[in-house]
Amino acid sequence: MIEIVDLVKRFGPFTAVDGVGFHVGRGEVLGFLGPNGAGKSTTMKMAAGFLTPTRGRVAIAGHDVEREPLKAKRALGYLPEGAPSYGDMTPRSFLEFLGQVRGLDRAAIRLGLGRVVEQVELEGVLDQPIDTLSKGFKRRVGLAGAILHDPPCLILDEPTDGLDPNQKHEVRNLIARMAPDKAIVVSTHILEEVEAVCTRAVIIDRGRVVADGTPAQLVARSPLHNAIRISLAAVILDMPSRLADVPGVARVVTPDGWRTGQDYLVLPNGSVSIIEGVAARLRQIGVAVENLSTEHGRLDDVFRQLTTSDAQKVRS
Ligand SMILES: Nc1ncnc2c1ncn2[C@@H]1O[C@H](COP(=O)(O)OP(=O)(O)OP(=O)(O)O)[C@@H](O)[C@H]1O
Repeated sequence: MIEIVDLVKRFGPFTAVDGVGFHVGRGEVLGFLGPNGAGKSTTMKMAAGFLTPTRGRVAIAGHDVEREPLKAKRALGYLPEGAPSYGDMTPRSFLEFLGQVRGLDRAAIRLGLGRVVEQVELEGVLDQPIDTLSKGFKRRVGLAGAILHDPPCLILDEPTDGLDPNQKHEVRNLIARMAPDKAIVVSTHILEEVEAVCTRAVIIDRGRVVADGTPAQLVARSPLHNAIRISLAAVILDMPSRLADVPGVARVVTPDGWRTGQDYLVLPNGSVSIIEGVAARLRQIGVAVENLSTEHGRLDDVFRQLTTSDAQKVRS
């Protein structure tokens, strides 16, 4: 439904997006992740037809964004970063205006308005100037605008940015409710968002795709994936050497803040499962174990491993 092929955007000598590509099918919610300045918004703007790419192409529901812009935009709901709207309008007048500029007739606007007001729960504020609404409601107005024409494809640029935890939760629930019959791209730098609503994640860094997979596949790339945490009942200082030859064990360490000689982290070679071998060795040694558990790793670790901070970013 959303097809992005080899997108490049240069601003003068600076390459903001450098060959980004991915496809999103119906029922998929793709988390588009990257640190600040990675090129997420620039990619989203090109995907939505608001910015012309230097190279590459985008198709929305089979329509090329440059060659068939109206057909492509009819199939797309786009929530730009910050959900801009007209502050002196009310949600009702703003949504009616959006319906008119999109060429919907009166009946379709009335129908669409009724549907989205219910979907994003705007009833209570429908006739209050947008400027006087909370951030959460402003974002809901933006979302309502994006889905007013019930498009099969959605591109949402940081839909929960700046919202409080309850508001974030509500927006994520709304995305999850719409997900089964739409193709959705959610750009974000909030990792919990990905695990909460996305079926797939693409990570970009400095304009390039550095990972593409399900949240579980990405978490499996964490250096801590399948590591074993051991807490011993008493101090045994030579555990690293006693565990070193267990098949699949790469290193045995005691991270900062853990109890020396009692708490160990056993790191596997290439994420292989080592729990059985480690447990067997502990039984063989005959030590009393307080706790033995497998670490799954976190998306956070993978993100930090694959992306660079703002300070390191100098591109040409
Ligand atoms: N019109 C422009 N002219 C020059 N540089 C630009 C322009 N638009 C964006 N950039 C640069 O391109 C890079 C990518 O910007 P973009 O807004 O796409 O990043 P982002 O991943 O969305 O970041 P954030 O999470 O902060 O919104 C940034 O370094 C930005 O300064």
